[in-house]
Amino acid sequence: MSEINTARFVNIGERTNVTGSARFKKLIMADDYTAAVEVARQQVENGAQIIDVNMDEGLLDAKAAMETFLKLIAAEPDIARVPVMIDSSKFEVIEAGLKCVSGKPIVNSISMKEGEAAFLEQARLCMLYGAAVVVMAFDETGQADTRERKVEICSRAYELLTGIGFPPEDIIFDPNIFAVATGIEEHDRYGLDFIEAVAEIKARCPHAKTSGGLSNLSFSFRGNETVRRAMHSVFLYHAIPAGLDMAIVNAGQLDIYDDIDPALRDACEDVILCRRPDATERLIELAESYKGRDAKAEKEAEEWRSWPVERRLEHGLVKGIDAHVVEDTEEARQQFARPIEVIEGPLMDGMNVVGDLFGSGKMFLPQVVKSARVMKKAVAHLIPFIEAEKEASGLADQSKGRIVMATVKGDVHDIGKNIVGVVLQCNGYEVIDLGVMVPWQDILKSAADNQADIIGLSGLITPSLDEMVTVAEEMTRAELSIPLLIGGATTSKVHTALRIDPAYDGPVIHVLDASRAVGVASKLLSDTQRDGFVDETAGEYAHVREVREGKGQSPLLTLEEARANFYDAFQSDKAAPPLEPGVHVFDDWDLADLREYIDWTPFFRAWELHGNYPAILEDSVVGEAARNLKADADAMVDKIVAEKWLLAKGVCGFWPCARDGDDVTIHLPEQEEHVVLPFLRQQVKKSRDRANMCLADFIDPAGDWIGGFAVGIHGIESHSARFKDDKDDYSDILLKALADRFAEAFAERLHQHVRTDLWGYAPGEQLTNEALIKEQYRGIRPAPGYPACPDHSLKPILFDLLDVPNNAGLTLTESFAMYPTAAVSGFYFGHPEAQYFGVARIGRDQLEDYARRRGVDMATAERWLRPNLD
Ligand SMILES: C[S@@+](CC[C@H](N)C(=O)[O-])C[C@H]1O[C@@H](n2cnc3c(N)ncnc32)[C@H](O)[C@@H]1O
Repeated sequence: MSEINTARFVNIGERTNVTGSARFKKLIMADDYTAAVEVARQQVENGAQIIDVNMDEGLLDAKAAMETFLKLIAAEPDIARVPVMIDSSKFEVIEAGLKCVSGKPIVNSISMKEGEAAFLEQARLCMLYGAAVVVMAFDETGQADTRERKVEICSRAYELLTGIGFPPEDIIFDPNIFAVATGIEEHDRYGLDFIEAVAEIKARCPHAKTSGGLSNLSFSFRGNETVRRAMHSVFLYHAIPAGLDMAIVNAGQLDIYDDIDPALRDACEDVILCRRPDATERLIELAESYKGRDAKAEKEAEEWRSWPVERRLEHGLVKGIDAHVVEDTEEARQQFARPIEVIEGPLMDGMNVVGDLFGSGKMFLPQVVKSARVMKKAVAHLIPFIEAEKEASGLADQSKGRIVMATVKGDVHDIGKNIVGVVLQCNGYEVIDLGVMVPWQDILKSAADNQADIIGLSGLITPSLDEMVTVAEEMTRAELSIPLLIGGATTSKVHTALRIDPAYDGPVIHVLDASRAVGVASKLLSDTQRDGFVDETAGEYAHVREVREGKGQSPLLTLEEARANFYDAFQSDKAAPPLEPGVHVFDDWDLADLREYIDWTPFFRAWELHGNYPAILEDSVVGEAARNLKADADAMVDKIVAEKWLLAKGVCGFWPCARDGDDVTIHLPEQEEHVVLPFLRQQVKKSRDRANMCLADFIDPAGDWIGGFAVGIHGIESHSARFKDDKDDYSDILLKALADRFAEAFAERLHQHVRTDLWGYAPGEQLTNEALIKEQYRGIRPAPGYPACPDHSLKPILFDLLDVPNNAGLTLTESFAMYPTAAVSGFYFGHPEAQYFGVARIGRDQLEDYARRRGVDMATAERWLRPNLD
């Protein structure tokens, strides 16, 4: 969006709503909750910051469906990281939903439709659950359609709610977005009335928020996506500055305001702002010419090389072009009195433009990282001149603050941390990156030695969460008070609030992604904003803890009851014994073959570009950034393959086994001893006839087969060092992200080879890469540390069975992270009914049983299973 800061605007995903999505409705009606959960996941992946869940369908037991679905998504960490909006017109459904949500719930909606008493009763109940509420502008006489009615109803509701102590910041008003350009004159002011009402409601009701369902607006133009997108974007362009905080939208369905064809933009503006009586007719007429047309992209001319040097530097920075940066920097140096002035002047100006564009959602991470590369090269060129002037200290003084960052002990993942580091650097912070597997002692020492202003911790695997608590405790013991930032895939606001924040006396802030890092750092280091921000965050975390404490968790069965409700797989269907049992080693799998199996969607996600591949390339907002990134990736993959930068080594094996309770017992032909794979069982009470699953259920007690695999990508180090030497973080991060892609592609390719040849239970399988990515094959390959087998400590057993260190060159850290980092391992189950699920919360009885089965003390078992105990 142009010129407005959309950074605080929240988009609410709309696809998990049976009234709005035919597909979701079909899945829920068919009881296909696995696929329905995927819809939620996709929304979050596509950038939804809240998901709206609605089960209001006449033929459905909405209450049961709501409960089932919410519990399932609560067990999926990548979905549960965003709040849920429980959407129903029946309050009993909302109440049932409130009991199942783990984070802060949002109720959608309550209103004064049935009068004040009923309204307040519902509000009190929401308050009890710590829920925020959407209040519809609806009273005893009906829905508000004019500005006056919207304002009047919302103001009255505000008075009533605050009168009973409802926190005003938890009130979200929805003053009704109605369809415009319908041809009915009374509808002409609907858009403008909404926008004006929002501004007035915000002025009259301090701290309250506003929201709306956007898709209604363009209802008259169903089937004409270009016009609908333009209308939505234009509407938000005016409504956000008026005070609209959030909207239920399809985030992929928005255009950048500046990029909309001006004629169409004006026509939409005429309609939405009700600027002329014939606005509707004109838009309808113009709309005809957009039917079936795509948004076009235009190329920039190379004429910029003739611009003055300051503008050239800025252009190079903003566009991330490093080809001319050294010559331009040198030219600028000769023009300025002192080399430092080039940094303080044109280079910082250029980076400020980059920062502004990123902050307002017009630029995306890959572009920012490329800009940072240009900046680093320019600075590197100037440093010798600055040092010659003995002004090196002058440069350090430029920093806005010093941040020590590290991936914690036991963890080796660093793509996210590196991206955050680059973004902070290019916004003027000095980053001291201690790398991966850093013990707390080193982190504290570096913070002290460097007088750091902030410490930032990163981690990807669940054991790192405990390690972060340790760092926090040690910071308290060392009597530090500087802020502690927490980030990385498995971290969450809830975990930070419940476990890390209480362990440290100074401020602790969970940073959701790299795009938030600069905002957080700048507030923490600002004299005027720091205290307010720290108090606000501490209050939020205290609230999360209170809600957690006050809320009954979903009931658990005893382990015995759960076992009695096991998944009874039809064992006659089990896979035949493998054609080639035993262990198979692959020393050097062809990279050209693997590239065909790459799943690109997670690659874009690593760069915080949300959307599915290949559609993301055509996305109106991130499409250009995605296309450029993909072109860079393809060029690097070409080199990786042609020049053999990487080595793909893997191993797999199949062993006879049997289910024994929740264990799978492997019989190694050449050994007396059995190897036991201990699995965990779901204990959360299930609705209807659903089983309490355990991976062992897919194995026949009377005798069966199980497999395992580990694959890894070797050889990035020398290239990574080369990029680092060249101040090229962009290529370094690109290479690491591609190595991860090759590892996943190898896992996919090997699994296919297993199904069709080595185990051979699906010899005729013919699937496209898209179908493979959607896992439309028989059998599964659950990975230790993932929801069906969440205990990472199964990896040493798997690694022994396959002799992974010798056969695939992978090792494990003390937290069971695999090294090299680009690696995947897991088990193979061949049963046609085998499926993924989440173990979720388990009871003390299973913990004790598991400790006994593993032969470890309770403290160790607790440490391993911590994420499933809270
Ligand atoms: C993380 S994705 C990786 C594949 C994806 N196409 C890619 O390239 O990144 C899917 C894999 O995660 C693992 N996985 C997903 N859900 C799981 C669950 N509930 N339990 C165990 N493993 C799971 C399986 O190994 C599965 O093949």
